Amino acid sequence: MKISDAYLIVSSPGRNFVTLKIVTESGTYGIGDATLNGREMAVVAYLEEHVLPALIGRDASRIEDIWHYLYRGAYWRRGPVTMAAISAVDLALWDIKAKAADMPLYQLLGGKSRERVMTYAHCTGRDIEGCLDEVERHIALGYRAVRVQAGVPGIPTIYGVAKREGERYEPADAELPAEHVWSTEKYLNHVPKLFAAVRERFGDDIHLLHDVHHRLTPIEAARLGKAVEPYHLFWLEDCVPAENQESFRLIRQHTTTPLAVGEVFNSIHDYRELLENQWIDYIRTPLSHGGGITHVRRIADLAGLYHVRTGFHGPTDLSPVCLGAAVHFDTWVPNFGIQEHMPHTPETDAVFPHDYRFEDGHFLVGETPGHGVDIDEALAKQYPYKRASLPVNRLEDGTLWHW
Ligand SMILES: O=C(O)C(=O)C[C@H](O)[C@H](O)CO
Ligand SMILES: [Mg+2]
Repeated sequence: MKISDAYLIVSSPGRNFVTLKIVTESGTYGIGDATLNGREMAVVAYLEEHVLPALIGRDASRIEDIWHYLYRGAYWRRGPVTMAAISAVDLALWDIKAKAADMPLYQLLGGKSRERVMTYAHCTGRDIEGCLDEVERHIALGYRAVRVQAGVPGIPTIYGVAKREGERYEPADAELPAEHVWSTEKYLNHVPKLFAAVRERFGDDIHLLHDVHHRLTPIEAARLGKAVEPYHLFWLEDCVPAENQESFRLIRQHTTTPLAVGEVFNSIHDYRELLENQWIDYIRTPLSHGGGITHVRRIADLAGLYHVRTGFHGPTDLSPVCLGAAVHFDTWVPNFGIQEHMPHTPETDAVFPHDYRFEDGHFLVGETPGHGVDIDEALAKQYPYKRASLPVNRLEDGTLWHW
């Protein structure tokens, strides 16, 4: 199973994706997702210059050894670019191993722990009424869990809300970073009203989630967690920037609202204090940023010791390759919680043929050997890369804030 070729396909079918293809001498190939939103070409350079040439001739079946070769061997450990590159290689190698074994990936991991994978949808509105309409629409589509985000009076743009009603929300929406404005006080006063309105209209059965996108200080996050306790959220996500894991001690001391974190984490070390101290409830790191299956399953195992469950990041900026592999992982992992689902555009879905299915608010895993996602290279070529950037965020006085 020697690796004979490894190359990248960079394309933009609705948004940018970086896809790795690793080919073996027998012709069996594997696909990995190397997309890092807004920093795509940094991962391309890392892989093309430093990683792919060193893979040629290696035994594709030695996934563990190749992982450590790329992690320890690089000397410069961790970080989103390095780990996105390692993740892409790892996902492609697991795809090859499962194809060689003639098994869907979930079988190779240990088989099914569940029949289907609960997902949550994004419901956003320019105001509370608009958001409630979106919740109604998604419940009708079968979702049992929804993430609710609404515009805040007095703040011109807000995280997670589409520019126009009914449009998809896309974070990397300009060639260079757009400037957003933020007011913590206006936000904190508004969010409990949103949740009160959702519970009032839809009752207690639907799971509600909310993403703070790192904008609060620990004591502000504690205030928000307490304020929304009557509406029993499934989780409050990324309530503070998490470089300082100790921040979560303070939040936890004040609220019983469950806490999710980790979509920007890329290593088990980012989680150690959070897990050992039982300060969080869900881990969010996707397979394509956390070192692939080889490393993320170690994080999930550590989390399991502390009753912490998975809730993988699943926005449109992770390609169907990452989502497809995630559906296998979610089907297997014992401590599964939920899977984020932002549907890809029809153009994206056409470039990445896949066998996972969405039905009644859940993903169903496919039986194709491997992770079940391929890439149509000829079609991908029709969508050239376009530079796109995530926005920046400033307080009303102009101070640069967390985005
Ligand atoms: O889906 C989420 O929870 C996000 O926070 C989406 C992120 O803003 C997005 O993936 C950034 O690239
Ligand atoms: Mg998020």
